[in-house]
Formats: sequence, C-alpha cells, structure tokens
Amino acid sequence: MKPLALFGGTFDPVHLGHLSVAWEAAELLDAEVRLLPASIPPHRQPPIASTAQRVAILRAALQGQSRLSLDTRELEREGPSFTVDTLTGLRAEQGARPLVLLIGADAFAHLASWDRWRVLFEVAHIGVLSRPGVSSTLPPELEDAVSGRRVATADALRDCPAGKVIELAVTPLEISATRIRELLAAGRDPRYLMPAGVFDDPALLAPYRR
Ligand SMILES: Nc1ncnc2c1ncn2[C@@H]1O[C@H](COP(=O)(O)OP(=O)(O)OP(=O)(O)O)[C@@H](O)[C@H]1O
Ligand SMILES: O=C(O)c1ccc[n+]([C@@H]2O[C@H](COP(=O)([O-])O)[C@@H](O)[C@H]2O)c1
Repeated sequence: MKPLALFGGTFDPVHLGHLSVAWEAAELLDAEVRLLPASIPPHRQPPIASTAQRVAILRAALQGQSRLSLDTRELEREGPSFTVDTLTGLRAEQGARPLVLLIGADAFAHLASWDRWRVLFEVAHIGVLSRPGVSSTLPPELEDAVSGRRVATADALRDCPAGKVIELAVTPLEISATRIRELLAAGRDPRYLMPAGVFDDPALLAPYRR
C-alpha cells in the first residue's frame, strides 16, 4: 500500500516552496501526500488570514493536479493543533498503512519542543525536507532520539508503519510565507512565488494587503 504522507503547516499563505517540496516528496516516497493546515499552530503567533481564507487559498493552489490533496481535520478540532493528536487519529483510521510526517528542516530542528514529541515516532515515520539555509545538525536530545532510526531509501518506510526518519533532498527554493506577507503588505505582487490560480481571484490575498 502507498504510504500516506502529511505535510502540516500554517500556510499563511501557501506558496510554491510548500507545493514544490510536497510534490517532490510524493515522487521520492511514491506516497499520497496531503497538506494539513493547522487551525491554531501551537508554537507561533496566530495566522494573519482566517482559517476559511487560508483554506480558500489552498484550494485554489491545488487546482489542476491530483497528486496533492487537502486534509482539513485539524480545522475541525478545538484548541491548539497538536500533531501527535492528528497522527494518532490517522493511525487509528489507517490501520498498518505507513504514515509519514513531512517536516521542513527548520521545523524539525525544534521537534523536541513539540507536545508528546517522542510519541510521534510510534505513530509515523518522519520525512525531513531540506530547506535553504538550514543546517542538518540537531540538538543533542533530538539527535539521540533520531539516530538509529535513519534510513536512506524510501523502500525502508514500507516495511513498517512508523518509526523511521528519512532525509528528503528536495530542490532548494528560498521562499517563505513571511516574505510573501511582507511583499503583499508593501503593495507588491509575489506572482511567481505563488501558484498562478491564487491570483485569479483578487479577494484571496486581500487579508495580507494593507
Ligand atoms: N521553501 C521551503 N522549503 C522547504 N520546506 C518549507 C519551505 N517553506 C516552508 N517549509 C516547511 O513547510 C512547513 C509549513 O511551513 P509554514 O506554513 O510555517 O511556512 P513558512 O514559509 O515557514 O511560514 P512562515 O514564514 O510564516 O514561518 C514547515 O515544515 C516548513 O519547514
Ligand atoms: O504538535 C506540536 O506541539 C507542534 C508544535 C509546532 C508545530 N507543529 C506543527 O508543525 C507544522 C509546521 O508548523 P509551522 O508553525 O512551521 O507552520 C504544523 O503542522 C504545526 O501544527 C506542531
């Protein structure tokens, strides 16, 4: 069975960096990949756009392809969107199917601060997406937890449902939602940093314009 990979984020807003790495992860892992917007991201300021606005941008961004889809389960839960709760729910739903949590290298370096973070390895594999300017050196506590779990090939993720860590060397794209918010707030048009469909409806990016 194809692994199911979840790519969580605030997506405030989604950009071509997200979509490109998610697409490459789908290819490298031969997996179904779902983008998983957080309702209340646990470790940052609340998003600028509302949940409905972020979802509308995601839907526009995903049009015209069928490899990446949207999973809105975190938006239906109250309180902070703890990833461990989401993956535990998915594990119950998906049986022994391999699950892969996709995380950018910057977010992965902070994994040891996540809620019940050691449980994550019991419910899913982790796919770490390289990101420009982010070192692969981990804090000692996280390195201890990860060493012994690393695998080099995607095939190794199919042998068991959870517990492995794979580094995915994706094409570096130095795009961030922070930069896109800055450009929009300054009245600029980040047209080629975002998927074309998002610009078809000017209302979609209105929350970020001043
Ligand atoms: N250009 C990129 N390359 C690789 N991973 C990325 C890239 N942009 C975002 N990610 C990863 O996508 C996930 C969701 O990120 P998020 O929605 O916070 O986007 P962001 O661009 O980092 O946003 P912000 O600038 O608001 O912090 C995280 O795991 C993050 O590391
Ligand atoms: O579960 C946690 O404690 C936790 C702490 C920080 C981040 N996360 C998740 O990591 C993903 C990326 O977060 P962010 O803040 O980089 O957009 C998103 O799915 C968050 O819900 C999860």
